[in-house]
Amino acid sequence: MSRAPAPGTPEAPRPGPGTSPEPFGARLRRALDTRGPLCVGIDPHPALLGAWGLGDDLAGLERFTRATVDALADRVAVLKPQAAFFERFGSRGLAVLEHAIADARSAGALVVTDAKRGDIGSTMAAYADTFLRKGSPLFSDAVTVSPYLGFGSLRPALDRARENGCGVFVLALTSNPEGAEVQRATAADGRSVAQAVLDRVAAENAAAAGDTAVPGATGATGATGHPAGPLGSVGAVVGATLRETGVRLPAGAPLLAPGIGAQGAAPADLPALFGDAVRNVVPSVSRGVLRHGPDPAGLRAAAERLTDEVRAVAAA
Ligand SMILES: O=C(O)c1cc(=O)[nH]c(=O)n1[C@@H]1O[C@H](COP(=O)(O)O)[C@@H](O)[C@H]1O
Repeated sequence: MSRAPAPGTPEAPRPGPGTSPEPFGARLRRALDTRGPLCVGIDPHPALLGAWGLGDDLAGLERFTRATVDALADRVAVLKPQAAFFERFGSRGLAVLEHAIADARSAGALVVTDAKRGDIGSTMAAYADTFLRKGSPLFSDAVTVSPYLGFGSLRPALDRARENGCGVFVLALTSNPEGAEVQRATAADGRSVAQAVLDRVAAENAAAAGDTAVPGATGATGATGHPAGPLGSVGAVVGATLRETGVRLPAGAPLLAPGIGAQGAAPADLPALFGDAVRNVVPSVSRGVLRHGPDPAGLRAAAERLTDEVRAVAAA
């Protein structure tokens, strides 16, 4: 089911032989600018399959995923398939995920595979190979990773991503209430654990930029209406459900913000939570869009409505 890039696709300049691939952060900024600031999660929950009139089986998974990709991949900036819902069906579920990633990418969406992987470094290298190695069946534009085995254990994924023009979204402050007991804990140096993670994210982007300045440090000027600045390729996950971040956000890092819709957050919450960094936020919604299916027009209208809402609040 692979297709030619659709009109309006944020085309990347093709790297010539011997040149580095365009970094994920640059590709993400272009996608957000051209398609609008929204990530739609592909989460084929059993309840959603039922609501769509599909069985909680491989055929249902396949039809749900194909319909979502067909409806949205030529228009939303980012699609984020949640790996667990595919893994439930074993190897055949993974094959559905493989096709979804390839089809969504060829229709011009950036794909962040939500795998939340994290392990000792040597195993992390295998995860990096799975999601961030060109030619791998699950090759994605970016992947979500967990730093809670130590940020340094993510090194193979960070290096592989940089080498291939991919991104990594590191869990920092998750949208679920249980996250606080770990993420708000105080590290040995007095910072919160989440702050320590966010500072490492900033350092990664600064190192990739080749100097000590953080990319986009002066760019995210939501309050004054100037264009948003460049984005780094190492992002952080900061839940949109939080009342306040209570941290220094890494300037110029993309901030994946799940929790819009079913978890209770709304686009209107974003400016207060993120301040000027709102221009670097990639708000993410899964059930809040998917519940409008299976009608493709319903899915598109829901995504468009949310995109417009985010644009409006980010420009205010
Ligand atoms: O990394 C994520 O995407 C993620 C991080 C987080 O802090 N909270 C969170 O909900 N997510 C994911 O985002 C999606 C949220 O789905 P909805 O609540 O249906 O919009 C799920 O796939 C979650 O696994």
